[in-house]
Amino acid sequence: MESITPAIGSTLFPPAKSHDRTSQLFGSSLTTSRRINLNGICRKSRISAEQKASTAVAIDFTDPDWKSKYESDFESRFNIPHLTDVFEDAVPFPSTFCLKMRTPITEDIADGYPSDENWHGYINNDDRVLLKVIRFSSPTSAGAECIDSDCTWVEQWVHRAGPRKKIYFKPENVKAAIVTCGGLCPGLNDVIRQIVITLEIYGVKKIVGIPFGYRGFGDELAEMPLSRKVVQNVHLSGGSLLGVSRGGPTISEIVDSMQERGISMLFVLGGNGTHAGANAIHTECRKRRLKVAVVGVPKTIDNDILLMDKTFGFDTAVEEAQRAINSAYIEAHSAYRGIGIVKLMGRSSGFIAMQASLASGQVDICLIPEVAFHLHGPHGVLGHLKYLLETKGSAVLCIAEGAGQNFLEKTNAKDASGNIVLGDIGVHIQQEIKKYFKELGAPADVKYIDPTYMIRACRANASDGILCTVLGQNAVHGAFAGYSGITVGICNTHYVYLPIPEVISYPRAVDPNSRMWHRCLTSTGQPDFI
Ligand SMILES: Nc1ncnc2c1ncn2[C@@H]1O[C@H](COP(=O)(O)OP(=O)(O)O)[C@@H](O)[C@H]1O
Ligand SMILES: O=P(O)(O)OC[C@H]1O[C@](O)(COP(=O)(O)O)[C@@H](O)[C@@H]1O
Ligand SMILES: [Mg+2]
Repeated sequence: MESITPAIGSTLFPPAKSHDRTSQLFGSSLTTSRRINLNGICRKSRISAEQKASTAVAIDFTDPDWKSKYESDFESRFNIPHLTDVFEDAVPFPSTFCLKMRTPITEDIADGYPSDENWHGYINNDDRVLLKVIRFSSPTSAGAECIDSDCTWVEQWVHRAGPRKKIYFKPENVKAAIVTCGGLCPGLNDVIRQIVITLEIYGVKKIVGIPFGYRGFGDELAEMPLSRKVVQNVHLSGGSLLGVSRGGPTISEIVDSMQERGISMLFVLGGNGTHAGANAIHTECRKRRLKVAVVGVPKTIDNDILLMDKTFGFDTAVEEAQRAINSAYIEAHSAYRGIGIVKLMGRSSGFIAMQASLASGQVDICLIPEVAFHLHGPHGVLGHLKYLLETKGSAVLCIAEGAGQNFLEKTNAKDASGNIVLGDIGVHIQQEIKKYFKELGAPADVKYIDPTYMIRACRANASDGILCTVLGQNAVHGAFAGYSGITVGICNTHYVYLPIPEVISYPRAVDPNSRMWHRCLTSTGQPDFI
């Protein structure tokens, strides 16, 4: 079995990934994912060699200053781009978002905006949030994220989100646009609503929605005028008021269209792909010296964005998923030798399947893309199902859509955004289970539930509603503060701004050595299927 041993005195440190334990060469998770790959039955490792190589820089641990160098390198990596990087003499002025005075400003604002000097409810630009709060004593501690072999405590700070005292855009000159891209996710309407409401409180009058994702720029579809009145009740239903899509025009065409439309703030709601696009739009705007703020709000039901406690819509998805699991359980439990199967979304990350299995307490087998498994053989899933039917009388299996892709024929088909189109593992596993028991000559009543699109179309639950509210507001505060090429998130329960490249360098995945995955295994009671 291959092991990964860093050279004595130095190791590779990938700047864009040091925050995730998969990237650390100390600790066991990378070894585990490598081991899984070597067995040839895992679809992909959580961090590819190319990804590591492209960003890796050496840390010389014999250098007594390595820790302070690491910390200052981290500070510069997490620096958030600002308009003054390009427009050096841009002059800020007092914010129109007054935390104390709630009355809209109607008088002439030429002499400055009202502000209360005695009460500072604003966020200082130098405020920081500590990204990592656990001090691991050993690289073998569960979930350890160690930089050196001694697990030295190294501070990693990121920028605090929220309204600033000084802003860089005159609200009366702003034209703000909102676009929602990729697949649906509960909470999109909540975020749209908060962005509009907050923009209006700053004093922005021109707010539009771009229809159907980035495509709306290319096809020159009519903008949708937005106001508090328009968005007042949109959060009461799922989906996106603006529509979503995959694929679309080139970055250059998008920025051409933004110029034609006179857009000075762009709020982009989407996942990894959308954020890659948002960052490219930001870069292109800078190249053209456009005074534009591009701010992302991470949207992914799969919860696969790095660094964040969670992304909006995920809690709702888990809640809905456990309803499907409960139905599968009731079906299975009420049948003679019943087996219930539930397939949940999760292209490359099994967070929904893991959390829904944990939440329901009714799952016997949870299968996710990050953990390899055999179907057949002495340690296979099918043998365990047989054991469950013999001992419990019924069984429930929950599988993430990206799991077990190695069992399916590859088509190499891609969607309009370039995402690989996955085979249907739910249907496959259902057929394999039926075949297995038929060949055994033992009865099994198999029921398969695929609730994926039902889950995605739900409206946000209360906790997601709050998350969307804060993220939407912070996106607007970030844009007015002059930041661009950033995204908003929640880290250790605090709200932060992050540079886009740091959160999309690869999809976040369930760590098979994490406490949470072990808790899931404890709860299901499933063995290793290897
Ligand atoms: N690397 C990229 N650069 C620029 N745009 C991208 C990139 N990847 C995807 N996009 C665009 O972002 C949008 C959403 O991407 P997609 O992968 O479908 O969803 P998500 O943002 O949820 O990951 C699509 O319009 C797609 O064309
Ligand atoms: O049918 P669609 O629109 O391609 O969506 C399916 C995909 O949506 C997701 O739930 C989320 O994907 P995005 O984050 O790219 O929107 C994936 O897990 C799943 O593969
Ligand atoms: Mg994507």
